[in-house]
Amino acid sequence: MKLLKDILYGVSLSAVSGDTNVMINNVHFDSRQVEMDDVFVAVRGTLTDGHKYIQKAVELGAKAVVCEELPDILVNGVTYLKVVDSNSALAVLASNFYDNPSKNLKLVGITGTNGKTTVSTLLYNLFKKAGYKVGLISTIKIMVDKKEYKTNHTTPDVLTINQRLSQMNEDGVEFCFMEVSSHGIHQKRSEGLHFAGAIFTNLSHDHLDYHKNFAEYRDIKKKLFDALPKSAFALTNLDDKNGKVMLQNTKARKQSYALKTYADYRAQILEKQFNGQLLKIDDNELWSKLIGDFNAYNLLAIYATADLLGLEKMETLKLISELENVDGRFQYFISKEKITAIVDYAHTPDALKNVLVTINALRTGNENVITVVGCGGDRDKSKRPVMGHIASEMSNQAIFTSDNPRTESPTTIIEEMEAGVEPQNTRKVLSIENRKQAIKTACKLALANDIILVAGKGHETYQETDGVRVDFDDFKEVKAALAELDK
Ligand SMILES: CC(=O)N[C@H]1[C@@H](OP(=O)(O)OP(=O)(O)OC[C@H]2O[C@@H](n3ccc(=O)[nH]c3=O)[C@H](O)[C@@H]2O)O[C@H](CO)[C@@H](O)[C@@H]1O[C@H](C)C(=O)N[C@@H](C)C(=O)N[C@H](CCC(=O)O)C(=O)O
Ligand SMILES: Nc1ncnc2c1ncn2[C@@H]1O[C@H](COP(=O)(O)OP(=O)(O)OP(=O)(O)O)[C@@H](O)[C@H]1O
Ligand SMILES: N[C@H](CCC[C@H](N)C(=O)O)C(=O)O
Ligand SMILES: [Mg+2]
Repeated sequence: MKLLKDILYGVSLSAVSGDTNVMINNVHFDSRQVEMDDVFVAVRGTLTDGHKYIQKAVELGAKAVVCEELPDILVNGVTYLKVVDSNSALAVLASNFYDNPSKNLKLVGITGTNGKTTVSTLLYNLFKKAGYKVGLISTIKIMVDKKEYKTNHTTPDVLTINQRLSQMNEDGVEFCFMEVSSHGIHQKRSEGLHFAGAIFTNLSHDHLDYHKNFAEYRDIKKKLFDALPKSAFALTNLDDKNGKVMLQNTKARKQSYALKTYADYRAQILEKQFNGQLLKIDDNELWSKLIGDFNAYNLLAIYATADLLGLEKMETLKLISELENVDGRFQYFISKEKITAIVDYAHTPDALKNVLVTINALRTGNENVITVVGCGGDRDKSKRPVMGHIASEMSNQAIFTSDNPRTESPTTIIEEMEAGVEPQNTRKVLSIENRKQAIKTACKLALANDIILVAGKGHETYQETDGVRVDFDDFKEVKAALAELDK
């Protein structure tokens, strides 16, 4: 139980009706979860408006209601608090309710279109190897030191974040690495958190269905940096044309990394092979199993972060060289027939291009590249023709298929991908709606030394159609299909 007055500390209230000297049990933004003596925060969403459920929440026992508009009928014994922005108020309430757990550890936020999961997971693994208790909040999972929790979002809601951070406090976690998505920043899921640092990876085409345009998408990412305290570091990628923008208005210590331009942390790629690459960082050589120029950026970002958080440089380099690929990110195996199958979470045009550039650069002869790819439903439609174009242009054979169609027609999504294929590439494209069949077909078409890329779903273990998730795992599917052919 907490005193309402205490958890309201820092919330700017425009009107109060009722007593704030009352004990409350919990905080919720979903009326369906409200129980006796809870606080209900009414948030305006994209599908509905939490204000519609205030009465329902009170019926279920809410002792206090936080809202942007007071309801017509105020119930006796319930405290009503009017605020300008419910999401911001929720963020402050959540931090206060859990005793501001982000202040008791070093929380680092990672933002950017691609690379957030890779960088945050590598940092988690690196700091664990260095002997620390570490936390991770990522697309794949949440880790409270060694305890694993499932997640549905890249950046969870602000109550879940604070709840997990508070658990981290209890377990003595010293560092937490957290992905901060643009949706998360926009919906203020990361507000009120005390960051020790923030990292910007890159910015390219994604989520232009949700954000009005690219400039708005960029400015939302920048808000993470704008809100950093003076004590934090703000680490940006200067090779990305939006890298500098992130640092424009931050109070934090400005730090940068780059491969092509002058920066505080610099690296050079000395050698590229299929099973790894050799980098030069700070006059020291680093061998990593993670390949691709994009991973050179990821590795440099984690090296810089480790330094900024006080790890010893040589020790960091040694530990980085032991890091494995993150699940579903360039995860590969070679079949008995010498066919290489790669599963990668590339679900944006830039990621798909990067992965195909990496694969094509590693070809030694006339082996074929066969790409199986789809685009998610209920997500940015403008990505579809661009990804269709890239897959058909940069592969010898492209097979368009379903990703997570969600509520959309898989046929329509594939047609939108096909619209991006240049006439000279149409002969290279097959469209097979069923993802299992598409993967099987790729395996049947592959000859010895060929490379199959299955892109878009990476670590995901489901496929979502019409709100129903069925088990589906790209890595298992491609492995089974190739094993079948090996018999
Ligand atoms: C577009 C989007 O981000 N939507 C998120 C948003 O939902 P919403 O705004 O549509 O909520 P809503 O359904 O309209 O409801 C409004 C309010 O009424 C409340 N309500 C609703 C019904 C009821 O009976 N009672 C009640 O109180 C809801 O709890 C909510 O507070 O707030 C919900 C609660 O936090 C989220 O679950 C939901 O995520 C949806 C499921 C989603 O798919 N989000 C994706 C796009 C997302 O956030 N992705 C990013 C990654 C993107 C990246 O790759 O960078 C992520 O961080 O995961
Ligand atoms: N630094 C990078 N620059 C460009 N592409 C990258 C980078 N790192 C990874 N990728 C590509 O993007 C894909 C997704 O990577 P990752 O999961 O790390 O990104 P993310 O930012 O977490 O994505 P999401 O927004 O879905 O959470 C990878 O599978 C790889 O193809
Ligand atoms: N975080 C991304 C993941 C996309 C993954 C892709 N497989 C899809 O389902 O579209 C999003 O929610 O847009
Ligand atoms: Mg991610």
